[in-house]
Amino acid sequence: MTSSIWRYSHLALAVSSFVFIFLASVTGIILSFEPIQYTLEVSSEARAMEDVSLAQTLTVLREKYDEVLDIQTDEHHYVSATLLDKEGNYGQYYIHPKTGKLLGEQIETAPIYEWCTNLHRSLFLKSTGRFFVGLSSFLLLLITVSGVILIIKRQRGLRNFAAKIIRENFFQYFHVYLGRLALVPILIITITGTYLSLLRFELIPDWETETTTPVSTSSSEPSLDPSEFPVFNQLSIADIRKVEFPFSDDAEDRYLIQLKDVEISVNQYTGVVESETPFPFTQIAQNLSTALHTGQGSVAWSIVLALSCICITFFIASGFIMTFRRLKGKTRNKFGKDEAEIVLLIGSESGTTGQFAKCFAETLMQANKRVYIDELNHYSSYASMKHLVVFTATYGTGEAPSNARKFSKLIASTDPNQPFNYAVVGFGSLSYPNFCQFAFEVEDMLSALPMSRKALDTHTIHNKSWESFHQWTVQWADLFPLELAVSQPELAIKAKKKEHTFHVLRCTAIENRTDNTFTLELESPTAKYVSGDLLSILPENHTHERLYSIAQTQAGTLLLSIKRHDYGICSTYLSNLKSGDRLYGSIVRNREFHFNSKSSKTVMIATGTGIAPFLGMIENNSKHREIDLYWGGQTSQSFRLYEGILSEAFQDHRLSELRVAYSRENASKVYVQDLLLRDQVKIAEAFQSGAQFMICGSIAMQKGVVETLHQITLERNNKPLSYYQNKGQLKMDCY
Ligand SMILES: Cc1cc2nc3c(=O)[nH]c(=O)nc-3n(C[C@H](O)[C@H](O)[C@H](O)COP(=O)(O)O)c2cc1C
Repeated sequence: MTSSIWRYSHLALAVSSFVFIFLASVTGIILSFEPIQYTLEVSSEARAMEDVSLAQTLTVLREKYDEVLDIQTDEHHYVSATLLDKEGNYGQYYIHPKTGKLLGEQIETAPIYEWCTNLHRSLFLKSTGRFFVGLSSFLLLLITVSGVILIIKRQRGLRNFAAKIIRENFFQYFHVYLGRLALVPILIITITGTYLSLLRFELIPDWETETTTPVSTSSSEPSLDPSEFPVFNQLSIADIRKVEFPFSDDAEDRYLIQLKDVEISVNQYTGVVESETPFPFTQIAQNLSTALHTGQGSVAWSIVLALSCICITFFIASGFIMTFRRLKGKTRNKFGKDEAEIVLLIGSESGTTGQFAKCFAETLMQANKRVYIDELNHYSSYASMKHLVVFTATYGTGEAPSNARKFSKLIASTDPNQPFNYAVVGFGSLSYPNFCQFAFEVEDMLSALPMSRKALDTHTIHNKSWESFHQWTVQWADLFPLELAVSQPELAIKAKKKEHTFHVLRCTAIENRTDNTFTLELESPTAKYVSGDLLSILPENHTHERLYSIAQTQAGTLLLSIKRHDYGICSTYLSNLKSGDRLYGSIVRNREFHFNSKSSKTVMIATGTGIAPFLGMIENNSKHREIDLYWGGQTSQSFRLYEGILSEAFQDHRLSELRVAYSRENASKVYVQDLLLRDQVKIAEAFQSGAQFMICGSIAMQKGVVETLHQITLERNNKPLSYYQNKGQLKMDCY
């Protein structure tokens, strides 16, 4: 079955029961404090002790008090007794099981817990409410099961169930992360809740149990003192639930003792066990279910239950936010499919691609273009189409998202009846082995059509980068030419980050005219960062941020390596900074691209300014882990910018190997891929020994490097590159 069927089931179950589940979770959080509060209020001296026998407790109580009616060990393991003291006071008191000392009166349940219990069990609607609560418990069980299947699919198999989750966005990440963490407690809560409801409605048959009667007489001879009864000496006070004392002196009246799973009656004179009645299975299961469902008797379990209920409320909220985002990507069309000149088709699983496409469509409509927007699964013929743009995400192992699965069949069976230009924009993540694979497949399918003409190369977007999308819109609009000011979709507007002031320490002059690259060293008293994080800068009067990869130097300063683009507003501004100037920016955490200092070997691959984070990682390699750096630039002059830092690191053994490729130095071009191929034996061994590989630079370089690495691992280690990427050995930050 496909993921989407499971997703729809997961959603449909949640929609049908979320009100009840929400109420049950909130009251569950409150109720889980009851056992904790109880434990705090009752004297710890009343706790049932394993090493105190029933005979001991019984003896002290009989000595101290006039009359004892019963002894109980409650579900929280506290001992109490109903008794009449020498002053004539009668009541149920907590007692010290060894000394018989009175430790206070029985505690009444606080009204808030009673109120919550009623709401939790029956919504104050008696049997009808109980039915809905029971049903919701069962539905939550089904939601949990469908959720587990979705996690397995997302993690690409059961084997990877516990593997690291790739962080797409906050709600998705924590929905999966907490789902996995709280899975067992939630399964227990739902199974026990469902079972208790079934019992309540007598839908579970009772197994009759037989009473065994080893001694059938009710003799009073030979008479023993209760403290000498073998059974009372064998039983610990912690084993018993309740002891009812004989009602009268008649030998027919016995001690009735309830243990966890059996009730026994004991002759009050001889101490002989006269009958044993095991509790029915349903009763034992009920007791266990109640303890597990309510946390009675265990503060630790009560805390787990409270946290699980908090997780359930988070799942409800995050689930709805994700669904809302998915639906938000849908757009109403002003023109019919055969009237539109520009057709935009979307392949999206969780809706973000749709939102980018929707913003693009709206901008085109404002520019009076006849636009039609739809899902790839609805691909058909479009009578007036001149331009087709496909925006698609990739899922699973390089597969189509759910609303694009039918596209390959539809395109094979639909003949476009006029020539058209096409462009494909792939949305994906470099954290997955098959980066934007489906977008490339769509491009192949479109290029095979007789009347199609490629307008632009397939453009790939890592991690929903607005910056990258914006670049593509400019390129595409230039084809007309059109002035398009596409507004940023809400989801691409990141939560406002804390802005810091940076002081410019040094800005190198651009020496190499072809490269136009310089370094900028900054210092901030407030910003916290590590190499691999990003510095976000919002140029004045501009709405979209520019991101630069950070190197944290040994001195703790922030070093950037920047290429100045001819018409680049931000890069030109940065290149003109002088020491002493101020700059404002914020830090974007990039956890997926931090250096793992536990890894004994790291292979770093970069071209151009992509070297920046590696400069910091190498400088801070104080544990002298083995680091091999492969760097590609245009000429040896390009390398000069980094030479000082790297040769120092080499001498200090912070850098083990440095391999440089120049693409414009000699007649024959050399790229980093060529160096990797040349060192393929070492590279294959490094993968095999668990080394981490880090790639930083342009998407074009990343594509070439990944292909080469894949070729090496396949030929030398008989494993695809994805095998190592799934093991977390490959980290990429490319743009
Ligand atoms: C379970 C899962 C699997 C994914 N697999 C891939 C993949 O194989 N290749 C890729 O480039 N991106 C992959 N991605 C990333 C998505 O394609 C990317 O986040 C995209 O922006 C999501 O767009 P959407 O919200 O429109 O579905 C995957 C994401 C998830 C959650």
